[in-house]
Amino acid sequence: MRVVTGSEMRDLDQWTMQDFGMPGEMLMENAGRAAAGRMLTRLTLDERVIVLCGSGNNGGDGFVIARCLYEAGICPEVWLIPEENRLSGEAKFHYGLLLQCGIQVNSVQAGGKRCEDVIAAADVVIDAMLGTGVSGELREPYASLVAACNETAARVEAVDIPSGLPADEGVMWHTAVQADFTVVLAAYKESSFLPRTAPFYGEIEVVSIGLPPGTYDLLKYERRLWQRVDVQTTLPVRSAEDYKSTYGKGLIVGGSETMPGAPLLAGEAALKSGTGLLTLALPASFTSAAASRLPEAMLQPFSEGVRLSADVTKFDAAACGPGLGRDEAAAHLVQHLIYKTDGVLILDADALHILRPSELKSRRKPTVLTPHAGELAALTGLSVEEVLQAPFQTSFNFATAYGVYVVMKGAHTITSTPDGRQFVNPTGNAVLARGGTGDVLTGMVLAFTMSHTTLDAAVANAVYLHGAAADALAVTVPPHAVKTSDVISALPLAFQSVESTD
Ligand SMILES: NC(=O)C1=CN([C@@H]2O[C@H](COP(=O)(O)OP(=O)(O)OC[C@H]3O[C@@H](n4cnc5c(N)ncnc54)[C@H](OP(=O)(O)O)[C@@H]3O)[C@@H](O)[C@H]2O)[C@@H](O)CC1
Ligand SMILES: [K+]
Repeated sequence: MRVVTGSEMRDLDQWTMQDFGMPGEMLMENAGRAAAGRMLTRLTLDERVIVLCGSGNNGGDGFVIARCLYEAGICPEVWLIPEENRLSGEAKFHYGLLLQCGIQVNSVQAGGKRCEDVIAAADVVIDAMLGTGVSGELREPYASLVAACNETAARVEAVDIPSGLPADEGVMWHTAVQADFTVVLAAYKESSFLPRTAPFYGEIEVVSIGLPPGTYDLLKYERRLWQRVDVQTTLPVRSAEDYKSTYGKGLIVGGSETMPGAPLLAGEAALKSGTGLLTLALPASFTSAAASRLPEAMLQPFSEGVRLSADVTKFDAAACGPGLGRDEAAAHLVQHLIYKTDGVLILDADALHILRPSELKSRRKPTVLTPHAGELAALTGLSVEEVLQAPFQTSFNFATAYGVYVVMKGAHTITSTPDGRQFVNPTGNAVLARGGTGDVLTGMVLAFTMSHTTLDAAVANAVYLHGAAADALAVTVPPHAVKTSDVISALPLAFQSVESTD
């Protein structure tokens, strides 16, 4: 399932109409009919339904929806917000069809009965006021109608985007309809996944509007949701013929006086995600504790001043950062790994604060960075607010400029590849908002980079299953009664959740 910007969606619609030859009226019929189909699954014949239609194509979808509901035996009250003469193109065409069905259309501009009062008394409000074409602060009467939608007790169902919300990240906006459901047309919009805008969508349902096969290939960059089916088709199957070295030799470097547990969490997660041979490099004072907690791992104590005595070229993949600290010795260690490791290098936590981004360009083997918004802000020199305003663009820019994978952790983690593709993760919940869960992810990424055929799948699957473990936990335990190592314990459930056939 794709994630697009407003202008990419307009391009897709244009190609479909101009190059493929599908008339715009047909595309709008497809869109409105598909949306109505979803809405009808929730509607009952006795509900009072109001459809609010704006001047653009989102309003045009509203006319189609009203006609489809009428066809299904529901008589909605339709309200046109602009003057009738403002309608044009496909929207005007479908307005005409609606009138021909004998459905009366009320006018907000005409005065008399107030649309706000009807919204207040409705059971269901269908919001087809504004879609991807919105720009700037809402003008009247839209602003008042949006406020009325947010005050009514009715179920609010938005078409494509809750009115007032931009499709794209990084756009200033002021107010929007708070929907209970949004039927998104064809593809997710970026704002479906941003922390501030996503809640306005309510529950999202994406419907197909009949774009021809291959249309999305015309877009310059691939940005999409990484779904269960993607995990199912790329997760390696273990065979009885495998050896302990089949899944690679991994190294985790981390730990300091104040954070001894972080590399252990990463190590345990790596082992529980299939790593056959794991070495932990950590402060000498923790080795006996590590040996009793993780007897499966080999241990490499740091020598004086956090020096790594292991030959790092022997490892297929290395992860560095959990609990490492940010002193000069730690910075040298990160630098050493950047220049000397001969396999995939995963940099997390403290390593992200002390690395010099320019050095990443010297890497000949892949590098994976797993920052949260604060760490990406530190890497890019932006503020945390700026990163959260535009996580797609910020992580894309960093990944492509430095030729690395960037896993920007958040409610919807975004994985960006060095060549500019982006995968949005659908799993995970509040369970993951606690210390140490990032270390768990680092261990999983390490394990998966050694077992998967492609690095794209390795990274995206690690993110997906990390979230799926939290989702499995949340089914049985309240989020506040969980500790991070429970997420590791739930990994078998996460694997099972993608292996089952239902
Ligand atoms: N063929 C296609 O492309 C298909 C598109 N589809 C659908 O079309 C939607 C995009 O349609 P769109 O581009 O017409 O934009 P849309 O959001 O309906 O209206 C824009 C109008 O709103 C107004 N307006 C803007 N800002 C405002 C503000 N701040 N405050 C107040 N008013 C404001 C302004 O009107 P004006 O004031 O100039 O009269 C502007 O012209 C998309 O989301 C999907 O639902 C599907 O049917 C599939 C086929
Ligand atoms: K809308």
